[in-house]
Amino acid sequence: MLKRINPTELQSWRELKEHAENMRSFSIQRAFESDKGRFENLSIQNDLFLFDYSKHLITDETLGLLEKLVEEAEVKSAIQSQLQGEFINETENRAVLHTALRKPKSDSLTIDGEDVVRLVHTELDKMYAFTKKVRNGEWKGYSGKAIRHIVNIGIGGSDLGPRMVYEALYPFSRPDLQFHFVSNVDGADIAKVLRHIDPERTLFIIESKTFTTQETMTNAHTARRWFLEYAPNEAAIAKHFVAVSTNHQKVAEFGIDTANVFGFWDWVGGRYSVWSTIGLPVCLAVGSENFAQFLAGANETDLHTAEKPFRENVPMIMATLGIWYRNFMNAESTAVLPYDQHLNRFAAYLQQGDMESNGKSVDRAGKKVDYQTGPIVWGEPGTNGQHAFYQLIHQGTSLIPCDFIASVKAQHNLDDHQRKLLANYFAQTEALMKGKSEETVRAELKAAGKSDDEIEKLVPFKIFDGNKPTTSFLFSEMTPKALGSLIALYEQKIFIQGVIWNVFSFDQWGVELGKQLANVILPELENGKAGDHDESTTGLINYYLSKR
Ligand SMILES: O=P(O)(O)OC[C@H]1O[C@](O)(CO)[C@@H](O)[C@@H]1O
Repeated sequence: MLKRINPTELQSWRELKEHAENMRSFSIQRAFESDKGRFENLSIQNDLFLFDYSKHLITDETLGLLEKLVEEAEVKSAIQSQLQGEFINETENRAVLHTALRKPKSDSLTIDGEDVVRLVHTELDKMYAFTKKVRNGEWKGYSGKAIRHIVNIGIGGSDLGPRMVYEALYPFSRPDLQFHFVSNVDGADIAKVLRHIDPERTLFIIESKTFTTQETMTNAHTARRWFLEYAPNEAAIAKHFVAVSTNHQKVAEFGIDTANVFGFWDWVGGRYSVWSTIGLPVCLAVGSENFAQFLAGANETDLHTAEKPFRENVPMIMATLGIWYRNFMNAESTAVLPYDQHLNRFAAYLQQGDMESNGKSVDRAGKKVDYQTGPIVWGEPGTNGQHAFYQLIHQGTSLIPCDFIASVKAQHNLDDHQRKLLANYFAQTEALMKGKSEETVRAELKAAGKSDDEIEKLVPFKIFDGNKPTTSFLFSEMTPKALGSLIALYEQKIFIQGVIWNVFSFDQWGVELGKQLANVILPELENGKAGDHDESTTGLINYYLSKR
């Protein structure tokens, strides 16, 4: 059980509040000028990446107070509770053990008399054996042809994880296998995919922890009906449909051979499940060895989080910086900006990871909180974002701490592109910190031959205040191992923040209400009569009924 510690009652919290007042006039640039060791002190390197947090609105005192907060909130013992499989998901009465999914075979962890690491590896081995068969063409469709199209059907954690990781590791994937992802209940999603696939060569993976999710089951049934228009008989389903689920009974009812079900466990939350057999599409794309490397990278991060002291601990620094801005500097959102096209789904993935976990307003004692919890997470890959929303980050009125992520080596040989990409990556954090002073603006306008009148008019618009905080991750190369490590760093950050905010990070009751009401409204749409709703909802339903 995690302790109930109200963070606002901690001494460090009070001190951070006071300290934040003193930091209003702090300049990151001046801090660099007066401390030549700032980068050295405020950056962490390992064999995979450089993590630079020197461009933040922090001093040594800030870090000392954040470390005190980690101690007072008893974060270290919470990390142990998580890793040891205590039932820390109290509102669902479960352990939270996605970290066990990435432990090596030689480890063990006994929960309720069962070694979960052994269970995990039994399932992984089954997935690896299946992967081998599909990739070497031994697994054949009903007409004897090898699989060439793989369609993943799932939503939330059963889509965002595998889709993001598949995209991120695309350079490591097999060019002769085409992957498609269907998640939305909007028929446009699956209709588009069905236009591009060949039933004789297609494998559908139905991913759903519960195997009851409306969107996934609707898409799965549509896929099944479509497939049976071509297949000779229902027996062919066994060669073209597999499932990843904890609910074997529902899978069997759907008609999938239970021999083709890859399992996982209720102690794996949907948004933390890509490390389990939910990663099957990734494994099929990049192969078992790369998938094992992906797991190994995450396991390294788990060990790092549990063992490293605060100042060397990347997730602790990430988590407490997030709290510093959210609770003491009034930042409402945080941007994740990968300078890596393959990470184009990373922000979307983290939105679920972070916002479904820490988007809570009731603490672990069941009381409404009177402080801010999880921020809004958003982002797009650079440089696209630069030509869209960076204007607001540079000159808008909101403070938006940003994470910049890039790799030195690209997975292509277009070196000129990579140099330009990285020049932008380096330039943005520098520009956000330094800004542009009035003096510089005037000098530039003068040099451009502007008249005094024009200069006076333009100056206020061209000033950049700067002093905008950024974190830079610079990986040597975005390998499967590096990616595993990166995702796990964010997972651990989210966990630590949830511990400090005193919320339960592993339930998601907030997504239930909309689902319930949709289930009430669906029969009304089928029967052509609006039920008992507010005037607005009734008006909208009636408009639909009159126009359909
Ligand atoms: O894997 P399932 O059971 O279909 O659930 C999908 C998603 O739905 C949610 O429960 C709510 O959106 C997520 O947490 C989960 O990832």
